[in-house]
Amino acid sequence: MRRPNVTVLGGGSWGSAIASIAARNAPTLLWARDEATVADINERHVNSRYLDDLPLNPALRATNDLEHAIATADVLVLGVPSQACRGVLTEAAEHLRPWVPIVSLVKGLEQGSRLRITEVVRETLPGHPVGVLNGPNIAREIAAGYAAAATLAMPDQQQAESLQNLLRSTMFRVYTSTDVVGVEVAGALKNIFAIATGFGDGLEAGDNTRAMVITRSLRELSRLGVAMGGHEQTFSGLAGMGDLIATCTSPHSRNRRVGIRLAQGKTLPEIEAELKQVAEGVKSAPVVMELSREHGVEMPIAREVDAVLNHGQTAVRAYRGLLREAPEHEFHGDAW
Ligand SMILES: NC(=O)C1=CN([C@@H]2O[C@H](COP(=O)(O)OP(=O)(O)OC[C@H]3O[C@@H](n4cnc5c(N)ncnc54)[C@H](OP(=O)(O)O)[C@@H]3O)[C@@H](O)[C@H]2O)C=CC1
Ligand SMILES: O=C(CO)COP(=O)(O)O
Repeated sequence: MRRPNVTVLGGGSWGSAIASIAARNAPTLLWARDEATVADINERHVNSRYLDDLPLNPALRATNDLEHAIATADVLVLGVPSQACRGVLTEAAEHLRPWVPIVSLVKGLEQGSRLRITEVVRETLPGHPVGVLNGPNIAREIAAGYAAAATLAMPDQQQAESLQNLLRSTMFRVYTSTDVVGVEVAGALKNIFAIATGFGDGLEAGDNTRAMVITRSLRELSRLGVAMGGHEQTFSGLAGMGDLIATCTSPHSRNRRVGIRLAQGKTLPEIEAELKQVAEGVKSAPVVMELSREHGVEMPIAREVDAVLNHGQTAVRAYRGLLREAPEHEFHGDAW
């Protein structure tokens, strides 16, 4: 039987790392808008702009031609930042064959519509099965071949199992789930809490503070996730607790770095200019505050992150504000 053609949209760190894995299992084409990235991948088998000299699978091909990349796809993997998804998918729509399954790698929410990215896919490419792959997955570690795992959630378990085989390797374990909402919400929310953890680390608050923020963030993330329709157990899995641990502790996390630099007194434009990569939590924070109001879920930690990002609050005052709030029962109640 012919192996399915995989197309990955997005020539950044995560699109490249996943495309490199997929290229072991099936013919894989990466679409990137940047010509130098395409040449780098085709000629040198690296993506030096995003992953330095980490070797990519030589079987991986890259192209600038979106129409060709879409028209040849049997499976489409979406790896551009959240706010770019609608534009890219709208351009892709007329070229995609019917019923081609789509897997989102994106950990963000769309501003304005407040939609999850699989919902954006359903609006722009109606009729296609769509799911999400999330987990503790720092791209450069996976590209370097360190062991890691993620959860692939599709509405249909059988389809999750067939796609699982395309996106895994011996070092990258892909578990399956049918909880698309839970896996997707967890991936988007953890970035905001990584920024909060970064505040603490930037203020040199210590290990106990970091553990407190991560643990209480998990509760906050789970409460909104369940209110939005996710399953409680998903949030203690790879996409929830797993990714919170990785992102809130990794020196490679861009979201955590945003928090650290804000706490050190840098402005957001300065930090974004220095980062040159996406930190999804920045764009998702105001959306999460709107969702928390819509679903009636108190989110004190996310609220302070949004206040620092968008309302002139400082990281120090954010922490002081949080510490003034009286703790309640650990597992009941709305406090953080
Ligand atoms: N990096 C990681 O460790 C992980 C990231 N993710 C998620 O994956 C998604 C992609 O992130 P990541 O790969 O890290 O991002 P990067 O910042 O590494 O790269 C972003 C990529 O998207 C491209 N891009 C940006 N805007 C557009 C657009 N309008 N049209 C087409 N291409 C565009 C950029 O192109 P150009 O170079 O031309 O600017 C670049 O190739 C995010 O949602 C992220 O949260 C998930 C798991 C791990
Ligand atoms: O999603 C990630 C790890 O799982 C990457 O996190 P950052 O976007 O903060 O670098």
